[in-house]
Amino acid sequence: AVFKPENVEDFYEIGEVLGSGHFAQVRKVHERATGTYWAGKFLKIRKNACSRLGLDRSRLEEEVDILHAIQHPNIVTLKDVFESRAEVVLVLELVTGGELFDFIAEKENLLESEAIEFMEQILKGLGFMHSKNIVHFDLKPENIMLSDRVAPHPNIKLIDFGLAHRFHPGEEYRSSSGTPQYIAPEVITSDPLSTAADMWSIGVITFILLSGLSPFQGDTDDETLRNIIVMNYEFAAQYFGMTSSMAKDFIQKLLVKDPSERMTAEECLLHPWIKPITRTQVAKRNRSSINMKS
Ligand SMILES: Cc1ccnnc1
Repeated sequence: AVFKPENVEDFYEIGEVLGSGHFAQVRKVHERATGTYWAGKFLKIRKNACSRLGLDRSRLEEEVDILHAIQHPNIVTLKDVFESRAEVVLVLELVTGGELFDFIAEKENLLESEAIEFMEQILKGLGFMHSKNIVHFDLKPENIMLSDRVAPHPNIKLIDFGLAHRFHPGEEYRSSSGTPQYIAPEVITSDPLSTAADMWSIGVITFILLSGLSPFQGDTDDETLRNIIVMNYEFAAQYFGMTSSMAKDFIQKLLVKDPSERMTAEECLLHPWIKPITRTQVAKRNRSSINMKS
């Protein structure tokens, strides 16, 4: 394939570990020619098809093709790909603000205004991906990063397209991978998948942003999967008592069993919880609330 055969170290100085997963380790890398910092994702690839160690090469080619196809302010950009012996290195945009997962963990949960700001950016990135028939299939707070965690309005970047898939018209695609807490019912029942599977995950992520709770999580993965299939979740009063009805409506229109009934990313951006209301509407709403008080 068209990965660069040169040695990545001829072009980048390898730095500290930023994160590591099953077959990948992400390290900060320093571009020698420009002094710019990037994130190097070092992936072990399989020597041969039947080996269990490392990633399947064709999956990796799909991840690279997908990343090349989606350049968007809310999606991590891919700069370079190197290949040596049994290792492929993706040189990615460096995102230093950490995972949304840790940001929520520290804050317990977010104000609705903060959650809306994050969700709007996530939906813009997702809407762009979906418009190109690309589905992420592993959306979760760990795969949503902040550009700068201390900025008042941090930028969101979607990362890790290792499970992503580009749909070709009329194609049926089934997959059983993903993270139990976030996967849609149709993934569990092995029904044909679509961009709607990502929208279910958005419903779960929104629920977590606003409450700190994971709606379907059980004591075991099996219990979690059972909860998803039977739609066993609730807006417990002690966590959602102060949450707006618009926010709950937003979640309820995503945690819908029938994928075709779920809101799309575009519809989410028009939902009243997300869509910014005009100044005159704010004034009108304030006037009416003042009248109610007086
Ligand atoms: C972990 C990570 C991934 C991509 N870019 N920056 C950091």
